[in-house]
Amino acid sequence: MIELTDVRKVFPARRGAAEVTAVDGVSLSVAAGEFAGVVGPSGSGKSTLARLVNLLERPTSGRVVVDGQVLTDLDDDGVRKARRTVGMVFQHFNLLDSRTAAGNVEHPLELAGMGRAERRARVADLLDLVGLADRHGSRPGQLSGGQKQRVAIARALAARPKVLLCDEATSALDPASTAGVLDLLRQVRAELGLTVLLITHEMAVVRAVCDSAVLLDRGKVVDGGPLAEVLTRPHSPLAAQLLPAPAVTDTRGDLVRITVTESAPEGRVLRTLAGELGLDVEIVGGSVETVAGRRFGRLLLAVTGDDGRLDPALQRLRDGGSLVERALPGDEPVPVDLTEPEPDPAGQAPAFARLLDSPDVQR
Ligand SMILES: Nc1ncnc2c1ncn2[C@@H]1O[C@H](COP(=O)(O)OP(=O)(O)OP(=O)(O)O)[C@@H](O)[C@H]1O
Repeated sequence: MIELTDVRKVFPARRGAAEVTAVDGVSLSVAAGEFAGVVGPSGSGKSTLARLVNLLERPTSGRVVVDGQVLTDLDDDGVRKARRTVGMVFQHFNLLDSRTAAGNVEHPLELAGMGRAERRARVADLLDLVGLADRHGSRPGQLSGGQKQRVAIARALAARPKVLLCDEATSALDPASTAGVLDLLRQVRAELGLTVLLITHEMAVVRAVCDSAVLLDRGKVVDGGPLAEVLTRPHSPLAAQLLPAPAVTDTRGDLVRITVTESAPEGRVLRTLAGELGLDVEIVGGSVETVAGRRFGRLLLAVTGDDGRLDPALQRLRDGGSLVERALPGDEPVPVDLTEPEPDPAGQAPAFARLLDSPDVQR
């Protein structure tokens, strides 16, 4: 559904600032119906990448295909029409304060020239879909953050897009509203068969809803793939973000790092090492999380009493499908800081402020 091939975006030098390569040769493929995450530290190019998907930014080079249409081959008018395939949801909702919830959802339908009766029926359906049928007459100022984001999602769905781009859609919300909005995104994905590209700095969000993710660093994809695959990939920087491995601070015995999955649970690993082989096993650290609806964990074990049995035992576990490695200090990627920078003095996150600058978003 979304195919980026070797996409680059270079912002030219401006007002004494040097040229910036915001996106540097990104290739990315998101299948129809997939929920894909884009994560990376501040300034790594996430928002620019989102804007390249619907050509709010034209790439300096490379190809962007959405729903079979080569957007990079279209002229501006063609891009404007094709953009209806892609709905967008922002961190700060971007609602018109002067309009009611219904008026905000109706706005893109008015711009598209839809007749009044049809518009009203569509707005009612959309507000019902996002659980706000009873708030159609409320203005944004009378709604909670979570409700505002629901209105923004209804508005993004108005033109029946096939792709939904969510740029930090839950970053301004409290945990309960975040959970509600994520449930809604899951629901609309299932009901409408949408493809969702979700830009976020919150790994909990990726764990909760994404099927796959990419990790960006300085404009390049440094890791990515289906989450289940990423988590069982040795020394994966993205896995380190999703489920940080316990740090090796203990030098007792032989240290072993295991990745626990539903098909290779920790009970079986511990039974093999301790029960069947009689090794002395201690859990030094670890965590278990639900990722993409499945249970994954990373444990660090200290094994003592090895008299040549450990390596064959580890091999046996590997043969059984477990990711098992001997652990050494500093041999795992350290999670990078993904937290957002403080809002600028105007009270808006920098990426959003730039999005608001765009005449396409204003319309
Ligand atoms: N319109 C622009 N003109 C010049 N430079 C830009 C523009 N938009 C983005 N950049 C630069 O491109 C780089 C990537 O920015 P981008 O906003 O895409 O990163 P990000 O990962 O979304 O960051 P954040 O998480 O802080 O929002 C940054 O160095 C940024 O300053």
